[in-house]
Amino acid sequence: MPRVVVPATSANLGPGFDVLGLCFDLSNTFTYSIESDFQCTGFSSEYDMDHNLVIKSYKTIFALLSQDPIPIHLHAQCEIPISRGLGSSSSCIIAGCVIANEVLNHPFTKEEIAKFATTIEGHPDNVIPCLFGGLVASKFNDNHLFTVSYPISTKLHFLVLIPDFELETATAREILKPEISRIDAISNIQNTLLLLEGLRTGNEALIHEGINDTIHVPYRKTLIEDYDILKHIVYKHGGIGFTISGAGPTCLAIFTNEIPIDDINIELVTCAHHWKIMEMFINMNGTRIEV
Ligand SMILES: Nc1ncnc2c1ncn2[C@@H]1O[C@H](COP(=O)(O)OP(=O)(O)OP(=O)(O)O)[C@@H](O)[C@H]1O
Ligand SMILES: N[C@@H](CCO)C(=O)O
Repeated sequence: MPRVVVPATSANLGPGFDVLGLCFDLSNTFTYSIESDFQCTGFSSEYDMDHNLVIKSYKTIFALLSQDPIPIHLHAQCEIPISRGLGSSSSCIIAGCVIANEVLNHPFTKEEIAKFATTIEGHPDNVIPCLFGGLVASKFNDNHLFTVSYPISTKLHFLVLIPDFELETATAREILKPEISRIDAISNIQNTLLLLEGLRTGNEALIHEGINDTIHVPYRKTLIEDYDILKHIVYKHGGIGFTISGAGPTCLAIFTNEIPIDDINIELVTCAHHWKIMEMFINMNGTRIEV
């Protein structure tokens, strides 16, 4: 049966709020077949047919063509934790759009799919690296999508720290201030440029300074009780950068040395929540279609 393999992503990378995103080698796999009715399996019960983001996105593509959706049986095998800041919603949106395009025999280009997915998600920073892979900056304005891929030094290692609680992106956006000061805007522009050069070269000082954000992390960290202690543990064990992954609550850490997973794990017992840590490898290819 045909399937799409849709990767996890970490958005923002600190200062690149709603702009930067990085694609990881952890995926949801959606198998589908054309049938006479719609059926979903492999999803938890709360995401039944009426509340399923893959099916909703699938139907959106048909609606764009003013066509009735062709029923499919959809089966999910999910590795991406839900509402944790690793792009689970984007993986569903991309899956629905890509499967619809396959079933319809490719009426849309990949770039058009990227635009539709961005419209459904509301911002491009997860869906674009999810579709194309790698480290990407993107802007969607007036139906124009601009994407720039950036290189990443092979010296770098990425660690995600995933807690035992969820945080919906909508909630994590509600607490942000509607306006930002000039000084914070300047700081984020500076840091984004430093960070991208640091990620390209593996320069530790540039990453350490450049990953700092002033427009979302200071507010969102109040929703992540262990944020400061996790940051302390990561830096104590050689981390060169630490921030929230996406809207959180997962945190992202960057290392230039091999990640001392066991040493970090031992220290995590001091946290209020249970944290699972995983080294993540960069996925440069994005979403894969296997027909
Ligand atoms: N495996 C899944 N099965 C069904 N629905 C899912 C699945 N993964 C994500 N979703 C949908 O996406 C929503 C979670 O999206 P949300 O934006 O809160 O988190 P996220 O995408 O994981 O985080 P972030 O955007 O910060 O990376 C769920 O409420 C559900 O609607
Ligand atoms: N840029 C988004 C990513 C999560 O969807 C945010 O931080 O809210």
